[in-house]
Amino acid sequence: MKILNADQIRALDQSTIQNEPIAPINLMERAALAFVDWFVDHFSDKKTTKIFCGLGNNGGDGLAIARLLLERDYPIEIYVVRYAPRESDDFMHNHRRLKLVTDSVRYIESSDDIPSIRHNEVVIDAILGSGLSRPTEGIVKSTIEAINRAPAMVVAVDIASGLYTDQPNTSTDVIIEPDYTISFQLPKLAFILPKNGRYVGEWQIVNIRLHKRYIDLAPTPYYYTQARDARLLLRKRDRFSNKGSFGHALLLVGSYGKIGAAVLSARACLRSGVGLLTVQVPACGYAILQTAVPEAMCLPDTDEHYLTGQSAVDSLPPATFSTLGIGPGIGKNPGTLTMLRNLLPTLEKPIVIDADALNLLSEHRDLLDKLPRNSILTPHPKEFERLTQPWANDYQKLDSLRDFAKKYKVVVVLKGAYSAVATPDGDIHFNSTGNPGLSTGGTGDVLTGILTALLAQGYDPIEAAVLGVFAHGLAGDKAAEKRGPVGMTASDVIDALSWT
Ligand SMILES: NC(=O)C1=CN([C@@H]2O[C@H](COP(=O)(O)OP(=O)(O)OC[C@H]3O[C@@H](n4cnc5c(N)ncnc54)[C@H](O)[C@@H]3O)[C@@H](O)[C@H]2O)[C@@H](O)CC1
Ligand SMILES: Nc1ncnc2c1ncn2[C@@H]1O[C@H](COP(=O)(O)OP(=O)(O)O)[C@@H](O)[C@H]1O
Ligand SMILES: [K+]
Repeated sequence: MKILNADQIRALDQSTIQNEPIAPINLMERAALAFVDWFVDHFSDKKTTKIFCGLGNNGGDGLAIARLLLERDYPIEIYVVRYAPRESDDFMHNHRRLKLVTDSVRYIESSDDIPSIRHNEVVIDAILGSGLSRPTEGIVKSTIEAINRAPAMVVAVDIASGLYTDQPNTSTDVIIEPDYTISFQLPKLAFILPKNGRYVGEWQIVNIRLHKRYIDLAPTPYYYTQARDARLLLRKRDRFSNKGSFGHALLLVGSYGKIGAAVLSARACLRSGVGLLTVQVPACGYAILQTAVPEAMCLPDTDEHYLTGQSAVDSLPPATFSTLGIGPGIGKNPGTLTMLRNLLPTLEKPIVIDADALNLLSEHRDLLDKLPRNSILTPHPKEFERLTQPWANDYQKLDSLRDFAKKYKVVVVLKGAYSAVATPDGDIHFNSTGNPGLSTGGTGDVLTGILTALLAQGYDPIEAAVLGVFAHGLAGDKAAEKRGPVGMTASDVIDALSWT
């Protein structure tokens, strides 16, 4: 699914109006109905609902929502925040329609007009939407502050008032802090960025049948991966296949005290369809790996505690393998650095690089130029910061992510909520699956195993990253269903992996 910017969303609105064709007021009615369907489902107990409307089309949505909820017998109180002398045409149209069914529209012109809001009420925020062009101030700001102070549930229409759709807010901006955001047709970039969490709450998209052809043709670097996108990437296994058909992966993983990372990545790799797996671990990990992961072959390193590449890479040249994954649990021993330094120039095919292998790259930046093209790097934000530099806000972080992927011609998976897969062409695919239960040691090692398995099977690196990150998050969601986000572990994520 595409993510479009505020200008494109406006153009999409117009394109729908012209091409469907549909009168603007009817499109607004459709949006309001879609919101009300969701609202009635979630707030069936008909608590007192205070709707705060601005004077633009977001406010127009609010007035239409108020009328539709009145028709459904909700106890509604309607407030219009009068911050400017002019209203939009569709606001006025809906204002007239609302006046036919109620005469209790109240106006907020000064702080004295702001009502008190009780804990057992619901607030609908329709003050400002995607038309936001400057920070909130005056009576808009005071109303937002009052809503944020109130103990009631808050639902934002389309986007929280005061939050920009696709550009950074400053730390002093006053923005609605909703429990829910119900947005129209497409997700907004703002919903996906960590710093905006409290200005979004739980968000959901409702379909209002905007012009499909416009969406299909609209250029954008931003995508949001959902189940149907992932399903299109998943390959079927041929009836006449054999284990040779699915590649032979090598994992270079583990060090003394971190053989668990080796086990987790190996088990995840095997659960992700690889034909054959060899795992190279320091000698101290040999018995552990052979016992914990009997399906994998094991090459013990000559070093007892760290990977040096001494036995394995010599005895089996990297070219033997379809791909390799390196990093989980390896540490930053000088011998391991030498292994990485010797290994990279010999590689021709994309590999997966994670954890301390990434930290070695940031400390020895000449190695970055030696990365095989289209390799997949999987930093969490701290690791990515070490590879680049600190960012002032989430938008700058995205620019930095895109620049890095383009410069080194690699695929970068920036991990976290809505993990971002940046491609060498400059696109960014945000992932929709996953939950805070994944914020626990070892889940990143699982991802490395998954991605290595997909590359070994011949998936294109971008597709491998998008699909692998989706499957990892989905397994996390299934593990959370079973154990709860608190109780789940990385092993539960492996057990929950499914590729159907
Ligand atoms: N684009 C779409 O697909 C659809 C949009 N609709 C609604 O229309 C909204 C966008 O409407 P508008 O473009 O009228 O914009 P808004 O309703 O967000 O804003 C109204 C006006 O307020 C002014 N304004 C901007 N920042 C301000 C600030 N900080 N303080 C005070 N005034 C400020 C602007 O001049 C703007 O025109 C969407 O968020 C959505 O709710 C729906 O009705 C139908 C479908
Ligand atoms: N709040 C969250 N929501 C969704 N996914 C998350 C969240 N927190 C962490 N994750 C996922 O969990 C994994 C954590 O990886 P990482 O930080 O490398 O952990 P480790 O190195 O301990 O294995 C990543 O895939 C990340 O996207
Ligand atoms: K709003």
